Amino acid sequence: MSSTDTLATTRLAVLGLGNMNGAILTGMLAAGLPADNVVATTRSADSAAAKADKYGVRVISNEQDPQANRTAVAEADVVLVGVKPKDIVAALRELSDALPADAVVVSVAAGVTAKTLGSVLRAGQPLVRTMPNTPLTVGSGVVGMAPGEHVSTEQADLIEQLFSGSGLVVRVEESLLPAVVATAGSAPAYLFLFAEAIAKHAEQLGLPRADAERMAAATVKGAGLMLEQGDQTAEQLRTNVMSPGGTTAKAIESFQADGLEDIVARAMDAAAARDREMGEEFTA
Ligand SMILES: NC(=O)C1=CN([C@@H]2O[C@H](COP(=O)(O)OP(=O)(O)OC[C@H]3O[C@@H](n4cnc5c(N)ncnc54)[C@H](O)[C@@H]3O)[C@@H](O)[C@H]2O)C=CC1
Ligand SMILES: O=C(O)[C@@H]1CCC=N1
Repeated sequence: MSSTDTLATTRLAVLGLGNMNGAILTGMLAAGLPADNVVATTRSADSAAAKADKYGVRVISNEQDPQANRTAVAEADVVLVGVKPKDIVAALRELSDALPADAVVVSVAAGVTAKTLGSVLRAGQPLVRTMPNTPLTVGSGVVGMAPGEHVSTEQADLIEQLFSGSGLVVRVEESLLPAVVATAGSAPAYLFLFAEAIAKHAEQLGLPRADAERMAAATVKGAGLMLEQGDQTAEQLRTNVMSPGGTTAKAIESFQADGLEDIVARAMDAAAARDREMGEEFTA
Protein backbone atom coordinates (compact mmCIF):
# COMPACT_ATOMS: atom_id res chain seq x y z
CA MET A 1 0.00 0.00 0.00
CA SER A 2 1.45 3.42 -0.92
CA SER A 3 1.66 6.16 1.69
CA THR A 4 -1.08 8.08 -0.13
CA ASP A 5 -3.37 5.03 0.12
CA THR A 6 -2.76 4.84 3.85
CA LEU A 7 -3.61 8.49 4.35
CA ALA A 8 -6.72 8.09 2.18
CA THR A 9 -8.17 5.44 4.47
CA THR A 10 -7.13 6.69 7.92
CA ARG A 11 -10.00 7.98 10.07
CA LEU A 12 -8.85 10.68 12.44
CA ALA A 13 -10.60 12.06 15.53
CA VAL A 14 -9.23 15.40 16.76
CA LEU A 15 -10.17 16.17 20.36
CA GLY A 16 -9.67 19.87 21.10
CA LEU A 17 -8.90 22.12 18.17
CA GLY A 18 -6.77 24.87 19.72
CA ASN A 19 -3.35 26.17 18.69
CA MET A 20 -1.49 22.88 18.61
CA ASN A 21 -4.10 20.49 17.20
CA GLY A 22 -5.05 23.21 14.69
CA ALA A 23 -1.45 23.34 13.48
CA ILE A 24 -1.23 19.55 13.33
CA LEU A 25 -4.52 19.20 11.47
CA THR A 26 -3.51 21.89 8.94
CA GLY A 27 -0.28 19.99 8.28
CA MET A 28 -2.01 16.61 7.94
CA LEU A 29 -4.65 17.97 5.54
CA ALA A 30 -1.93 19.65 3.45
CA ALA A 31 -0.04 16.36 3.38
CA GLY A 32 -3.05 14.58 1.83
CA LEU A 33 -5.32 13.37 4.64
CA PRO A 34 -8.85 13.75 3.19
CA ALA A 35 -10.96 16.26 5.14
CA ASP A 36 -13.88 13.81 4.97
CA ASN A 37 -11.90 11.36 7.15
CA VAL A 38 -11.71 13.81 10.05
CA VAL A 39 -14.09 14.55 12.88
CA ALA A 40 -13.05 17.11 15.49
CA THR A 41 -14.51 18.30 18.79
CA THR A 42 -14.55 21.63 20.60
CA ARG A 43 -16.17 22.87 23.77
CA SER A 44 -18.60 25.49 22.46
CA ALA A 45 -21.04 25.38 19.55
CA ASP A 46 -19.76 28.75 18.28
CA SER A 47 -16.22 27.57 18.11
CA ALA A 48 -17.35 24.34 16.39
CA ALA A 49 -18.94 26.38 13.59
CA ALA A 50 -15.89 28.66 13.26
CA LYS A 51 -13.46 25.73 13.24
CA ALA A 52 -15.52 23.75 10.72
CA ASP A 53 -15.33 26.78 8.46
CA LYS A 54 -11.61 27.27 9.04
CA TYR A 55 -10.45 23.67 8.54
CA GLY A 56 -13.17 22.28 6.28
CA VAL A 57 -13.76 19.24 8.53
CA ARG A 58 -16.74 18.05 10.56
CA VAL A 59 -16.67 19.57 14.05
CA ILE A 60 -19.02 18.72 16.88
CA SER A 61 -19.14 20.51 20.22
CA ASN A 62 -19.54 19.25 23.77
CA GLU A 63 -22.13 22.01 24.19
CA GLN A 64 -24.39 20.53 21.50
CA ASP A 65 -23.60 16.92 22.36
CA PRO A 66 -22.16 16.17 25.82
CA GLN A 67 -20.99 12.88 24.31
CA ALA A 68 -19.11 14.64 21.46
CA ASN A 69 -15.73 13.13 22.27
CA ARG A 70 -17.21 9.63 22.55
CA THR A 71 -19.07 10.11 19.26
CA ALA A 72 -15.92 11.37 17.53
CA VAL A 73 -13.72 8.45 18.55
CA ALA A 74 -16.23 5.66 17.91
CA GLU A 75 -14.93 4.86 14.43
CA ALA A 76 -11.44 6.34 14.60
CA ASP A 77 -8.15 4.69 13.72
CA VAL A 78 -6.20 7.56 15.29
CA VAL A 79 -7.33 9.87 18.11
CA LEU A 80 -5.31 13.08 18.41
CA VAL A 81 -5.80 14.53 21.89
CA GLY A 82 -4.87 18.23 22.04
CA VAL A 83 -6.39 19.45 25.29
CA LYS A 84 -4.36 21.10 28.06
CA PRO A 85 -2.28 18.86 30.34
CA LYS A 86 -4.61 19.61 33.27
CA ASP A 87 -7.62 18.40 31.21
CA ILE A 88 -6.32 15.31 29.45
CA VAL A 89 -6.87 12.72 32.19
CA ALA A 90 -10.55 13.68 32.59
CA ALA A 91 -11.05 13.82 28.82
CA LEU A 92 -9.61 10.33 28.29
CA ARG A 93 -11.39 8.85 31.28
CA GLU A 94 -14.80 9.84 29.96
CA LEU A 95 -14.24 8.29 26.54
CA SER A 96 -11.99 5.30 27.20
CA ASP A 97 -14.72 2.66 26.82
CA ALA A 98 -15.91 4.26 23.55
CA LEU A 99 -12.53 3.80 21.85
CA PRO A 100 -12.14 0.99 19.31
CA ALA A 101 -9.64 -1.45 20.86
CA ASP A 102 -7.10 -0.87 18.09
CA ALA A 103 -7.45 2.93 17.84
CA VAL A 104 -4.15 4.68 18.53
CA VAL A 105 -4.43 7.50 21.08
CA VAL A 106 -1.90 10.24 20.29
CA SER A 107 -1.28 12.69 23.12
CA VAL A 108 0.34 16.04 22.42
CA ALA A 109 0.13 17.11 26.06
CA ALA A 110 3.34 18.27 27.65
CA GLY A 111 4.46 16.35 30.69
CA VAL A 112 1.59 13.93 31.32
CA THR A 113 3.18 10.50 31.33
CA ALA A 114 2.21 7.37 29.41
CA LYS A 115 1.78 5.67 32.80
CA THR A 116 -0.85 8.25 33.82
CA LEU A 117 -2.61 8.21 30.43
CA GLY A 118 -2.51 4.41 30.24
CA SER A 119 -4.08 4.15 33.69
CA VAL A 120 -7.32 5.77 32.45
CA LEU A 121 -7.41 3.87 29.13
CA ARG A 122 -8.47 0.27 28.73
CA ALA A 123 -5.67 -2.25 29.16
CA GLY A 124 -3.76 -2.69 25.91
CA GLN A 125 -5.01 0.53 24.22
CA PRO A 126 -2.25 1.73 21.85
CA LEU A 127 -0.85 5.08 23.02
CA VAL A 128 1.77 7.38 21.48
CA ARG A 129 3.08 10.39 23.36
CA THR A 130 4.30 13.17 21.10
CA MET A 131 5.86 16.60 21.47
CA PRO A 132 5.11 18.63 18.34
CA ASN A 133 5.61 22.30 17.57
CA THR A 134 3.36 24.83 15.86
CA PRO A 135 5.46 25.31 12.66
CA LEU A 136 3.75 22.08 11.52
CA THR A 137 1.09 24.49 10.31
CA VAL A 138 3.45 25.73 7.57
CA GLY A 139 4.94 22.32 6.76
CA SER A 140 8.17 22.93 8.74
CA GLY A 141 7.42 21.53 12.16
CA VAL A 142 9.13 19.07 14.47
CA VAL A 143 7.57 16.14 16.29
CA GLY A 144 9.24 13.96 18.88
CA MET A 145 7.25 10.74 19.20
CA ALA A 146 7.45 8.00 21.79
CA PRO A 147 5.30 5.00 20.86
CA GLY A 148 4.08 2.99 23.85
CA GLU A 149 4.33 -0.74 24.39
CA HIS A 150 0.96 -1.65 22.81
CA VAL A 151 1.66 0.21 19.54
CA SER A 152 2.41 -2.07 16.57
CA THR A 153 5.14 -1.26 14.05
CA GLU A 154 2.43 -0.51 11.46
CA GLN A 155 0.65 1.86 13.83
CA ALA A 156 3.87 3.70 14.74
CA ASP A 157 4.69 4.02 11.04
CA LEU A 158 1.18 5.38 10.35
CA ILE A 159 1.52 8.06 13.04
CA GLU A 160 4.97 8.99 11.74
CA GLN A 161 3.56 9.22 8.22
CA LEU A 162 0.66 11.43 9.32
CA PHE A 163 3.11 13.93 10.83
CA SER A 164 5.99 13.63 8.38
CA GLY A 165 4.17 15.43 5.56
CA SER A 166 4.45 18.60 7.61
CA GLY A 167 7.72 18.31 9.45
CA LEU A 168 10.63 16.38 10.87
CA VAL A 169 9.64 13.37 12.96
CA VAL A 170 12.13 11.95 15.46
CA ARG A 171 11.37 8.84 17.49
CA VAL A 172 12.61 9.04 21.07
CA GLU A 173 12.25 7.23 24.36
CA GLU A 174 9.56 8.80 26.54
CA SER A 175 12.27 9.87 29.02
CA LEU A 176 13.66 12.23 26.35
CA LEU A 177 10.42 14.14 25.75
CA PRO A 178 11.40 16.90 28.26
CA ALA A 179 14.50 17.44 26.12
CA VAL A 180 12.31 17.58 22.99
CA VAL A 181 10.05 20.19 24.64
CA ALA A 182 13.10 22.33 25.42
CA THR A 183 14.62 21.85 21.95
CA ALA A 184 11.57 21.97 19.68
CA GLY A 185 8.14 22.11 21.36
CA SER A 186 8.76 25.41 23.14
CA ALA A 187 11.57 26.60 20.88
CA PRO A 188 9.53 28.48 18.22
CA ALA A 189 8.67 30.90 21.02
CA TYR A 190 12.38 31.54 21.68
CA LEU A 191 12.87 32.51 18.05
CA PHE A 192 9.70 34.63 18.03
CA LEU A 193 11.07 36.42 21.11
CA PHE A 194 14.34 37.01 19.29
CA ALA A 195 12.48 38.37 16.25
CA GLU A 196 10.39 40.59 18.53
CA ALA A 197 13.51 41.96 20.24
CA ILE A 198 15.25 42.62 16.90
CA ALA A 199 12.23 44.43 15.47
CA LYS A 200 11.73 46.50 18.63
CA HIS A 201 15.31 47.65 18.73
CA ALA A 202 15.47 48.28 14.97
CA GLU A 203 12.75 50.83 15.58
CA GLN A 204 14.99 52.50 18.17
CA LEU A 205 17.68 52.61 15.48
CA GLY A 206 15.30 54.53 13.25
CA LEU A 207 13.59 51.92 11.03
CA PRO A 208 9.80 52.07 10.71
CA ARG A 209 8.31 49.28 12.88
CA ALA A 210 6.56 47.55 9.97
CA ASP A 211 9.78 47.40 7.92
CA ALA A 212 11.71 46.20 10.98
CA GLU A 213 9.22 43.37 11.56
CA ARG A 214 9.34 42.28 7.91
CA MET A 215 13.14 42.34 7.97
CA ALA A 216 13.30 40.32 11.19
CA ALA A 217 10.81 37.75 9.86
CA ALA A 218 12.62 37.36 6.53
CA THR A 219 15.98 37.08 8.28
CA VAL A 220 14.78 34.36 10.68
CA LYS A 221 13.23 32.48 7.74
CA GLY A 222 16.34 32.82 5.56
CA ALA A 223 18.68 31.73 8.34
CA GLY A 224 16.39 28.75 9.05
CA LEU A 225 16.40 27.68 5.42
CA MET A 226 20.21 27.86 5.29
CA LEU A 227 20.46 25.78 8.47
CA GLU A 228 17.99 23.26 7.11
CA GLN A 229 20.08 22.71 3.95
CA GLY A 230 22.52 21.07 6.31
CA ASP A 231 25.68 21.43 4.22
CA GLN A 232 27.21 23.77 6.80
CA THR A 233 26.91 23.77 10.57
CA ALA A 234 25.32 26.62 12.49
CA GLU A 235 28.79 27.61 13.64
CA GLN A 236 30.14 27.71 10.06
CA LEU A 237 27.17 29.74 8.85
CA ARG A 238 27.67 32.18 11.72
CA THR A 239 31.37 32.51 11.01
CA ASN A 240 30.64 33.24 7.34
CA VAL A 241 28.70 36.34 8.38
CA MET A 242 31.48 37.54 10.68
CA SER A 243 33.93 39.56 8.59
CA PRO A 244 37.12 40.11 10.61
CA GLY A 245 36.96 43.48 12.30
CA GLY A 246 33.41 43.94 11.03
CA THR A 247 29.97 44.64 12.46
CA THR A 248 28.84 41.06 13.17
CA ALA A 249 31.96 40.30 15.21
CA LYS A 250 31.05 43.20 17.47
CA ALA A 251 27.49 41.96 17.89
CA ILE A 252 28.55 38.34 18.59
CA GLU A 253 31.21 39.50 21.08
CA SER A 254 28.48 41.45 22.84
CA PHE A 255 26.18 38.37 22.99
CA GLN A 256 29.03 36.21 24.29
CA ALA A 257 30.10 38.76 26.88
CA ASP A 258 26.50 38.81 28.11
CA GLY A 259 26.48 34.99 28.39
CA LEU A 260 23.99 34.10 25.65
CA GLU A 261 24.84 30.36 25.78
CA ASP A 262 24.17 30.23 29.50
CA ILE A 263 20.98 32.21 29.06
CA VAL A 264 19.76 29.68 26.46
CA ALA A 265 20.83 26.72 28.58
CA ARG A 266 19.00 28.04 31.64
CA ALA A 267 15.83 28.64 29.62
CA MET A 268 15.95 25.13 28.14
CA ASP A 269 16.55 23.59 31.57
CA ALA A 270 13.53 25.52 32.88
CA ALA A 271 11.31 24.20 30.06
CA ALA A 272 12.46 20.59 30.54
CA ALA A 273 12.05 20.85 34.32
CA ARG A 274 8.49 22.19 33.95
CA ASP A 275 7.65 19.30 31.61
CA ARG A 276 8.83 16.77 34.22
CA GLU A 277 7.03 18.68 36.96
CA MET A 278 3.75 18.60 35.00
CA GLY A 279 4.14 14.81 34.80
CA GLU A 280 3.99 14.75 38.60
CA GLU A 281 1.29 17.42 38.88
CA PHE A 282 -1.23 15.94 36.44
CA THR A 283 -1.87 12.34 37.42
CA ALA A 284 -4.96 10.14 37.45
N1 LIG B 1 0.90 25.46 21.77
C1 LIG B 1 2.01 24.80 21.50
O1 LIG B 1 2.95 25.32 20.86
C2 LIG B 1 2.15 23.38 21.95
C3 LIG B 1 1.19 22.76 22.74
N2 LIG B 1 1.35 21.45 23.12
C4 LIG B 1 0.30 20.80 23.88
O2 LIG B 1 -0.90 20.91 23.16
C5 LIG B 1 -2.00 20.90 24.07
C6 LIG B 1 -2.95 22.03 23.72
O3 LIG B 1 -2.26 23.26 23.82
P1 LIG B 1 -2.76 24.51 22.98
O4 LIG B 1 -3.23 24.07 21.65
O5 LIG B 1 -1.70 25.51 23.08
O6 LIG B 1 -4.02 24.96 23.88
P2 LIG B 1 -5.39 25.60 23.41
O7 LIG B 1 -6.03 26.14 24.63
O8 LIG B 1 -5.16 26.52 22.24
O9 LIG B 1 -6.23 24.33 22.88
C7 LIG B 1 -6.90 23.42 23.70
C8 LIG B 1 -8.30 23.28 23.16
O10 LIG B 1 -8.94 22.15 23.73
C9 LIG B 1 -10.30 22.49 23.98
N3 LIG B 1 -10.80 21.55 24.97
C10 LIG B 1 -10.56 21.50 26.29
N4 LIG B 1 -11.16 20.44 26.85
C11 LIG B 1 -11.82 19.80 25.86
C12 LIG B 1 -12.60 18.63 25.81
N5 LIG B 1 -12.87 17.90 26.90
N6 LIG B 1 -13.08 18.26 24.59
C13 LIG B 1 -12.82 18.96 23.48
N7 LIG B 1 -12.07 20.08 23.47
C14 LIG B 1 -11.58 20.49 24.65
C15 LIG B 1 -10.23 23.93 24.44
O11 LIG B 1 -11.47 24.58 24.34
C16 LIG B 1 -9.18 24.49 23.47
O12 LIG B 1 -9.74 24.94 22.26
C17 LIG B 1 -1.43 21.03 25.47
O13 LIG B 1 -1.55 19.79 26.11
C18 LIG B 1 0.02 21.42 25.25
O14 LIG B 1 0.87 20.87 26.24
C19 LIG B 1 2.41 20.69 22.72
C20 LIG B 1 3.38 21.25 21.96
C21 LIG B 1 3.36 22.64 21.54
O1 LIG C 1 4.10 25.83 26.80
C1 LIG C 1 3.68 24.67 26.84
O2 LIG C 1 3.48 24.10 27.91
C2 LIG C 1 3.42 23.97 25.53
C3 LIG C 1 4.30 22.74 25.38
C4 LIG C 1 5.36 23.15 24.39
C5 LIG C 1 4.86 24.39 23.84
N1 LIG C 1 3.79 24.79 24.43
